[in-house]
Amino acid sequence: MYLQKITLVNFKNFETQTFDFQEKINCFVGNNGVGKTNVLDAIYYLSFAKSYFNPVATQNIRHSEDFFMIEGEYQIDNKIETVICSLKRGSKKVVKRNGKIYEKFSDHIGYLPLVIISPADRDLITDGSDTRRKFIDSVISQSDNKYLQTLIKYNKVLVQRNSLLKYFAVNRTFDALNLKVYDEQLARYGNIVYEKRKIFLNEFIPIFKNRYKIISNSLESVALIYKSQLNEGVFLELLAQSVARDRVLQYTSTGIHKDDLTFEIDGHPIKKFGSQGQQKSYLIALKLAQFDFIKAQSNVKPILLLDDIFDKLDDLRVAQIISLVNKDEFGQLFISDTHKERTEAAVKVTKQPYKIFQL
Ligand SMILES: Nc1ncnc2c1ncn2[C@@H]1O[C@H](COP(=O)(O)OP(=O)(O)OP(=O)(O)O)[C@@H](O)[C@H]1O
Repeated sequence: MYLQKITLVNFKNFETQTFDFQEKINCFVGNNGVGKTNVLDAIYYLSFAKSYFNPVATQNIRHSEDFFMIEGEYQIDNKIETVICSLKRGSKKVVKRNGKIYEKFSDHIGYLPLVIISPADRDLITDGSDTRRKFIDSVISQSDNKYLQTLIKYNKVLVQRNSLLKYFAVNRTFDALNLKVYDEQLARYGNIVYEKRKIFLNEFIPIFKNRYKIISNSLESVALIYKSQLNEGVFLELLAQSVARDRVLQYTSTGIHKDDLTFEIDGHPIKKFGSQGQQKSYLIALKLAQFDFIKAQSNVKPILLLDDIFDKLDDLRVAQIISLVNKDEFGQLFISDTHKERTEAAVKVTKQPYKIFQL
C-alpha cells in the first residue's frame, strides 16, 4: 500500500497543490513555515480523518476560505483507491472512499495504517493521561476495529451515566436501579476494552523495549507499565463501591477512562528523571514499536511520517532509523526537514528510490 498522489485545496497554507509521490521515500524540504508539516498532516488526515496537530477541524481550513479538501490516491494490491476528506464551514466533515461516503469515520480507521514521529509526540510524556490513552487506542484501533467500536459505546454510556449523576445532584434525588443499568453496560464494554488493552500491552512492551535498546545503544532499562483501576478488582464491584464518591463528584470516577501508562527509566518516571535524549529515544521507540505492532497484526507496512526528526535527533539516532529503512522493514516514508543537503545525504545511504520536494 502506498500513496501515489495527493491534492490539497485550501488546506492550511496551501491554496491548490498536487504532489506525485515515490513509492518509497519522499522528502519535503524548505524554510520554517513553508508548510512541510502541513503536507504530512494532510497525509495523516487521510488515514485518521483528523489532524495530528490541530484538533479544531475548522482551523485547518485556509484563512478566509470556506472549505478544505484533501484527496489521496493510493495503490493497494495493484488497484487505485481514492480517499477524500473535506470540510465546509458550518457543515459536517465528509470522508469518502472511492466515492462512497463513510457514515462513521471510525469504519475508516485502520484501512490506511500510518505512524507519525514528530516533535509533538513530547505531549505523550508531558500531558495528562488522556494523551497516553489516545496513543494506546490509536495503536489498537488500527488493527482491531471492534476495539474502537466498543470504546465508542463505552464513552457514550459514560456520558449518559455522568448526566444521570448530575441530574441526581441537581434534583436532590437518587435512583440506584437507574444507575445500575448504566453500570452494567459500562462494565460490559469496559471489561472488553480492559482485556484488549492488557493483551495489547503484553505484546507491545517487549517490542518497545527492543526498539529502545537498538535506538539508544545504551544499557539503561526502560519500563512501560499499564495502570488501570481494573487491575485492583472487578469493574462492576468497583463501580458499586464508588457510588457515594461519584454522587459527590457528579461524574464517574472509576473505569477504563482513567487508565494510564507509566513511562520509566531505571525505575524512575522519565518525565522527571530522563534526560532530553533519553526522552526522545523513548518516544521514538514507542512509535517504532507502534509501527512493528501494526505491521505484525495487519501484514501491511504502515506509511511512516518523520516530521522534523533530523533537527531533533543526534546523528546516531538518525543513523539507527535510516538503517531500519535500509533493511527494507519500512514501506512508504515521508520526511520533512529544513535542510535539503542533510536530508539528501541521509536518504542516499538507504539506496532506495527517493524524491525531494522543495517547498
Ligand atoms: N488555516 C490556515 N490557513 C493558512 N495558513 C495556515 C493555516 N494553518 C497554518 N497555516 C500556516 O502554515 C504554516 C506552518 O506550516 P508548517 O507547520 O507545515 O511549517 P513547516 O514548513 O513544517 O515549518 P517548520 O520548519 O518551522 O516546522 C504557517 O505559516 C502557518 O501560518
